[in-house]
Amino acid sequence: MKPQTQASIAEPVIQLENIQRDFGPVQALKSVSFSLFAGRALALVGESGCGKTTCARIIARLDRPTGGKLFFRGQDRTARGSGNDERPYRKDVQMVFQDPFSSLNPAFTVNHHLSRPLQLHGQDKPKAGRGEDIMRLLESVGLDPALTRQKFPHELSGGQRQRVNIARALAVSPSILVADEPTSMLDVSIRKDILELLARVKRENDLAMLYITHDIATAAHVAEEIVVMFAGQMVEWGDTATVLAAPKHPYTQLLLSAVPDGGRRFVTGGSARFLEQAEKVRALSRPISTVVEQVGTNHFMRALATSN
Ligand SMILES: Nc1ncnc2c1ncn2[C@@H]1O[C@H](COP(=O)(O)OP(=O)(O)OP(=O)(O)O)[C@@H](O)[C@H]1O
Repeated sequence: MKPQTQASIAEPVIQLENIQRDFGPVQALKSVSFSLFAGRALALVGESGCGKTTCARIIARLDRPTGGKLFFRGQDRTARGSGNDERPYRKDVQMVFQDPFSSLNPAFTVNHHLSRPLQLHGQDKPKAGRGEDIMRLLESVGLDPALTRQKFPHELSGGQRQRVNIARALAVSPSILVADEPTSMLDVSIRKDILELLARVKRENDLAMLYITHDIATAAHVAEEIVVMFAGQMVEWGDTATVLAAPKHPYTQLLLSAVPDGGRRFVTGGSARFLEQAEKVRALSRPISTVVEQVGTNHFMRALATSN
């Protein structure tokens, strides 16, 4: 089996090796292996309950795997370390969540939300210096500092709030950004802007990014690589453009078939025929095969159990 998603000479920032996570009888993750590289994003795609958030929580060390290994810059970080060990890691991995409303404290201004992480992670400067950092952060996420800085979350739109969340994540100069469904609660009209912003901050800050989504059509906007998950296992992965142009696994084909064409590409749809087809594909995909087929230069799929 070839577990890596990318044949690269660069050292991964994060490497997951055969990660398993059981919650009692529920196998949330079954032998998940992929790497995140500086300046690149990997999209983790799949329907609700396939294990995307569990992966994110393991990478952020909010949860620990029941099997497999997690490496950070080549060091085995599977076991929990002491508080002192954990603090730099926590700074290095920042998260942007789905809900831009609940992620910000309604009682505090944008300025407060950005000055706190600068202070807590030891990057605080004399007050004037911190102010400059806040202005620079706001500009870097496309917000006008003069108009935004003293505002409270309720005075901002959903998109502006998500921009503040991204600025807050960047405030501590992380090396890894995990964006968990960052646009799913936003108006369709601004989703693309936020995805383009994520792609830009990834490039400008050389971030290793994990982009989690149930909407496969959005992967190409942010991520060079894609992993399609089904029921806790990777079913197809590789170069995003290649996988989206020529999906091999029936489950990936199903996800793509649910994406309407043309200008509505950010909406997934469903019909009775689609749901019937979906059930067939799910039944076909469910048995776990350990056989991985290489179907292109950087394109892999898990064999269907029937073809073992
Ligand atoms: N703390 C927990 N206790 C028990 N089961 C859990 C727990 N966390 C996750 N699970 C189960 O693990 C599986 C994967 O959940 P996970 O949240 O990772 O999926 P997901 O793909 O992120 O879904 P969603 O898009 O709905 O968040 C699900 O079956 C879920 O019910």
